[in-house]
Amino acid sequence: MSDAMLTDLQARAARLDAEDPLGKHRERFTLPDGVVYLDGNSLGALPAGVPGAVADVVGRQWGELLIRSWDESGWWTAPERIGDRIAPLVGAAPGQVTVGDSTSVNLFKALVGAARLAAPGRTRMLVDATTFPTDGYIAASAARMTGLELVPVDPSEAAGAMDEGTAVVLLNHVDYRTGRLHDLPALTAAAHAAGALIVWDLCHSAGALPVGLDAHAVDLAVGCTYKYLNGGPGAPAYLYVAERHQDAFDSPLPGWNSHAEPFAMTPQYTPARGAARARVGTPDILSMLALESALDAWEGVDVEAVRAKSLALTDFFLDCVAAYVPPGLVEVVTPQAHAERGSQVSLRTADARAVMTELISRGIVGDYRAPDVLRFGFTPLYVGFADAERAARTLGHIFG
Ligand SMILES: Cc1ncc(COP(=O)(O)O)c(C=O)c1O
Ligand SMILES: Nc1c(O)cccc1C(=O)C[C@H](N)C(=O)O
Repeated sequence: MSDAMLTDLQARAARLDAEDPLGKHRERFTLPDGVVYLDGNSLGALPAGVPGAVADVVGRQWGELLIRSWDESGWWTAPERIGDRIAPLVGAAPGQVTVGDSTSVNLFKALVGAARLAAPGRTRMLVDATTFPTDGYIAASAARMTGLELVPVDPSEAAGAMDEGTAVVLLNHVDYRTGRLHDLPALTAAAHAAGALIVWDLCHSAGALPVGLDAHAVDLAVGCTYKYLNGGPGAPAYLYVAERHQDAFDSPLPGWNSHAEPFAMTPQYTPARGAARARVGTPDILSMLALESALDAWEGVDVEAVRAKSLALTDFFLDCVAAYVPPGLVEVVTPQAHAERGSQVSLRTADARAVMTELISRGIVGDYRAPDVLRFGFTPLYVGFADAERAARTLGHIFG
């Protein structure tokens, strides 16, 4: 790389950071000095208010109020209350998102629930063949339990595979390995045209780009909260059941928390109305209230602005990689087209594991996915353009 190129990219980074309306939100997070954190697509950073909020939940709510906190501290209503805070981030009106359990468990509820909502006589469940593994494993079990045939399809061929035999379709909004964004409006419309229901996994899109669940008439969706929503390790996931399906939604895990009158303790199961029907058992309050505090980082933030910065960041990172990394050493796996790009950049390279280990030792934290992909996640609330430039420059130095 020439000195002129270096100066030009660093000057561009400085200008873009100075003009960035989201730059000030980095103060809402606690990040170690000297580290460029590009792994928020796996585990989001720590929001500054979370340690104090958790200390209060443990010390006062649990330690002093004890059992009274189920009412007085709002523990009992947390799954729907926090669901309503996630709802605007995924384009859902209130009353449709329930927080709790893991993504895997919510996938199970969503897929079996969708199969039970499907029109009679339909025999197939389509699943993204390139999916993050848990979705495929859970779909296989859900299909077996509901008597459906599981059909893995590449998302690029999914629309063509949907027909009058399709009961349920499960797709990822953004591919975890490549960062490819799939066309949620078009694929949802295609599923509906075929008379099928569609379930979307939003793990890699919620908090990174607009989703529009209600606007696009999605049936069901799941997502985790420990990536772009910064809820912390093992933070509870969420399940969206569109309002029009709620009365008929028949959960395969009808625990007592989803009962219409949990404290009546009756032997007969009567499901709750609305979002609470997606609950199972006692909510994981410590994690859930850490998540609630983490969501304060979104105060006054417009997801469209997050998307604009995310695209600018990934564009700029790609420019820096092209300038700093000698030709032929990395292949860009993430699509160039904005309409097909999530909020990460994946680079294929030989010896990716060793390259990522070296990057991390130099303060650039991304991750590696087998067999040969370097992943760099761009989280616009706390990553800036100088970070992107430094990451690409360090990568260039490693390739020497
Ligand atoms: C697309 C996708 N689905 C599901 C999961 C994880 O599911 P769980 O929260 O149950 O571990 C991940 C990441 O871990 C993911 O990337
Ligand atoms: N959930 C994770 C975990 O508990 C440990 C390590 C990584 C994760 C992840 O979230 C991985 C992530 N879904 C991925 O995109 O690869």
